[in-house]
Amino acid sequence: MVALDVPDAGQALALRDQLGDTVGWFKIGLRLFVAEGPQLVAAIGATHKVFLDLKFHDIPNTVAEAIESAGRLGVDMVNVHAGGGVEMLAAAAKAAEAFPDMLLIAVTVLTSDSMPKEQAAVVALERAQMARDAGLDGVVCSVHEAAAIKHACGPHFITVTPGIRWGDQDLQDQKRVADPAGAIRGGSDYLVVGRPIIKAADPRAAALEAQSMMHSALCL
Ligand SMILES: O=C(O)c1cc(=O)[nH]c(=O)n1[C@@H]1O[C@H](COP(=O)(O)O)[C@@H](O)[C@H]1O
Repeated sequence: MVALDVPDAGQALALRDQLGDTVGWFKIGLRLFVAEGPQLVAAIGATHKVFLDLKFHDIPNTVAEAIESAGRLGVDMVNVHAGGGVEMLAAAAKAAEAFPDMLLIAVTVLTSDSMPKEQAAVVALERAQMARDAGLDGVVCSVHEAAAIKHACGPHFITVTPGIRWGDQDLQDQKRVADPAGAIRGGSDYLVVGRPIIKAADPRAAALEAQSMMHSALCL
């Protein structure tokens, strides 16, 4: 999944066209959605799967209604923040039942959080179990927590992992990171990559490089 963290539709669509079939999914997050809204979701959704990453975190009723709106947009995946608690997660899951093709995912501990790794592992696992019990399809977590979450929550419980960096790339604000091969070996179902691709001199070449590292891990 490539995070389209760009300011406007022009840049988003140019990246979409340049990356083409090197990626299956695009993630539309706060910056782009606030700027361009549902029209851009429809444009990206015409060619690729869309993960709407707005990390809803509010009272249960408000989040349930936002999930309904996301479902009506026709996105393929949407997320909430597990920090909103079990009642919020359950309300979100109930609202998502009306949209069986849309995956509902909970953010556990942000990959930028400065919490020690051992503590992040415990909190992320607890939140993943809470999300599974509430009826969600999976979680966003770092690669470091993915295997334990799969083990505890079952092989069909989805792990989406941002914080992907390789070679000598700058970590920027990310703390718990791994490279694409490590993510595959760690049990990640979907890798989220933003700046290493969208800010690369040649985004298509960077996407292909990430892909080849994923494939080499799959072949081992
Ligand atoms: O929910 C997310 O997508 C997310 C959760 C998380 O814990 N960490 C995280 O980085 N993300 C998102 O994943 C993307 C990572 O971007 P890069 O750090 O540029 O690769 C950004 O769009 C973040 O908003």
